[in-house]
Parts: sequence; structure tokens; C-alpha cells
Amino acid sequence: MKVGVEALELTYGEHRAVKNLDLTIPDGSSVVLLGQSGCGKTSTMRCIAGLESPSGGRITIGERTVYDGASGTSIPSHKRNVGMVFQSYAVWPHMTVLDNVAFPLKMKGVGRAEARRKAIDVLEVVGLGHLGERGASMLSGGQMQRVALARSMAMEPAVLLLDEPLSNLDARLRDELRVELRRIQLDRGLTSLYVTHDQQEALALADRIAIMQGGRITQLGTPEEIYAAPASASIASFLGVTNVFEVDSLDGNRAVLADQGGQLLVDEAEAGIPGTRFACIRPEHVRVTPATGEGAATATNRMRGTVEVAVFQGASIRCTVRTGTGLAIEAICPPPVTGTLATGSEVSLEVDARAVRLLPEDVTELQQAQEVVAV
Ligand SMILES: Nc1ncnc2c1ncn2[C@@H]1O[C@H](COP(=O)(O)OP(=O)(O)OP(=O)(O)O)[C@@H](O)[C@H]1O
Repeated sequence: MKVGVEALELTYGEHRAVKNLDLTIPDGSSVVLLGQSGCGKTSTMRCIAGLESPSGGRITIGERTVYDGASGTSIPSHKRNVGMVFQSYAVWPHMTVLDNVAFPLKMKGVGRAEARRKAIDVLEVVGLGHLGERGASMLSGGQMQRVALARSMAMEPAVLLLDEPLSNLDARLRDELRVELRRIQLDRGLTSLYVTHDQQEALALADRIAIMQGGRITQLGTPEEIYAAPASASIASFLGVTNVFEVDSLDGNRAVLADQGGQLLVDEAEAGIPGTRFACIRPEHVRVTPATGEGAATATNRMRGTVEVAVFQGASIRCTVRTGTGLAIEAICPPPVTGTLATGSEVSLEVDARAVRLLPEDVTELQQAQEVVAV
């Protein structure tokens, strides 16, 4: 069911944890709240679940208003029909896997046979159909988290709230379960809100990502839109854009970098936007080649530099190159011709002017993601 949050406010004492927050989760879609620790993600989710008392705003689930500060409406958590999955697995160790899933259904008044049938069905969906009779204490972390997910899904909630459910798992399991979760979400058309500080998780699981900073949503868009066009330098940094350079001034379509960092050619359209202060370049948009002469093509930045460090990542190499003007530029490149990227190598860098984005340091109002421009 569709979930609507309007002008939500939550304060803890003097601290405003959630500030005038608006968010819609369309029916059957997955929204991921992505932001640094302490930005208010969990608080927002807990307000939707009915586990916090907001200080104002309105929350609707389907057609029902579950919270309204103006009229004093507040439906208790257990009557909101929300399912929750947390970081901690929260399975009952003394019960079998099947009973873990069937028990809450029985508590809700579902008959024994029907509860069992539903439990078997959702255990199948999460890939645990063969482990129904096993004691829950004998499961791995990943399996326990699947049980927790199955238990929430069995209740057929109007919305599934997931708060960093994968963060206690090791990296391999996390990757595996992330794909599995997305498959289940799409197959079942679950309406879900997922909270994480992990950008890979957000990119993989979201129909829409809501970037949260300081109690507000500052950008909303599809994973592709947010990845290609972050609204501010702080969002870009958070998304792993390591090349963020302060701009001193603009000279036509040249950005003069602060601290004698040299100049970068930028797209004319970017140069025309007033008030921007940081030049951001994704590492994968930097081309590294063996050193050649400095070129003078108009639409491409060309620089010479020395490889400071290069890290082999399997399918790619991540390296830091120090340019003649002292800029440290990161690049992600395909595995190179032998030796090109060894530490100390002289290399040439190329960055298309259209790959240099000029962004404000921060945004405080919600930015809808812009159309993605390929470079
Ligand atoms: N019960 C509480 N009492 C007082 N302050 C709180 C309480 N819970 C959270 N806060 C504060 O509110 C802010 C938002 O916390 P919240 O847990 O929502 O952040 P988060 O983005 O989910 O972070 P994390 O990823 O670390 O869980 C933080 O500054 C936190 O310290």
C-alpha cells in the first residue's frame, strides 16, 4: 500500500532529528533512505512504524491516516499493519524455523493449518523451504535474517520496513542476500522502506533513493539519476566521488581551482549555473594512459601526473595520480597494459569537460534528480 509522509517533525529534547520531511512510497515500490549515521533515517522509519511520537506532520498508510499531529490522531504500532526487519535477527532460538514464522500468525488468530501453510509458502520464497523443522538456534546469520524476513512477510503487511537488515552479515552473504531481497521485493510487489548508510545496497535495492542529511531529504531520484547527478558536493562525496575540488572562480568555461590546483575545463552549461563551488569528477570518468605530450583539445582536460598508489580490484584498478599542479586525482581504470600504473609511473590523464560537474557544497531543500546526461 502507498505510504505518505508529510511535514514530519521529530524532536528528542532540544534536538530536531527529523525536519519537515515529505516522502511518498508508491504502492508496490521500494524506497531506500540513504544517509550517514545520525542523519535521522531510523527515526523516520520508527515514526512510520508508530514506535516514536512525532512532534508534528502526517503519516498515511493506504487510505488510512495513522498519525496526524493537527488532529492528535495516533494509531498504535500493532494496528498499523507494518512489518519490520532489523539488524539483529530477533528469531526465537527455542522454536523451529517453521514455528518462528507461524507463531505470530497464530497470535493474530490465524488457524493452525492456515498458519502452517502460509509459513511454508514464505519460507520457500526466502529459500529456506528445506529447513522448516530445524531449530532456529542452529542457523547461520544469513539464514536467521531470512527467517526474520519470512516472519514479517507472512503477516502480509501493508508496508515492510527494513532497518539495515544486512549489516551484521559478512560481505559475501550481504551481496548474496541483497540480490535475493531485490528479487523477492520485485516478485511480490512489496511496498518497502529500506534504511541504510551503504550506497551499494541502496543502488541495488531501490526503485527510488531518498538521500537524507541532517534530518531532511535533500535529493530524491532513481539509483541511476542519483549516481550520475548528485545534487551537491557533500552528496557526491558520500556516494564515493573522491575527486571533489574547491573552485575559486570561473573564467568562461574554465574553473580555477582553489589552492593553486590549476584549472579544469567544464561544460558551458555547467559554467552558467550561479553559486556553484565544487568541481566533482567520478573516478571512472578519468582516463589514464602512458605519458604523452600535453594535448590541447578544447573539450577535454589533459594533465600529466605521477601514479602515487594503484590498487588492483580484480575487474579494475583504482589509482591516485598527483598532477603537476599538485591535484590528487583518483581514477578507476580497466586492467592496464603491463606496468602503466605502477607506483611512480608518469601518466597522462584525460577528463571530458562534460564529466566535470560543478556543485554547491550542500543543499538544504529537496532536489528532484535531474535527467541523466551520459558522458
Ligand atoms: N532516543 C533518542 N534520544 C535522543 N536522541 C536520539 C534518540 N534516538 C536518536 N537520537 C538522535 O537523533 C539523531 C538521528 O538518529 P537516527 O537513529 O534516526 O539516525 P540514523 O540516521 O538512523 O543513524 P544510524 O545509521 O547510526 O542508525 C541522532 O543525532 C541521534 O543521536
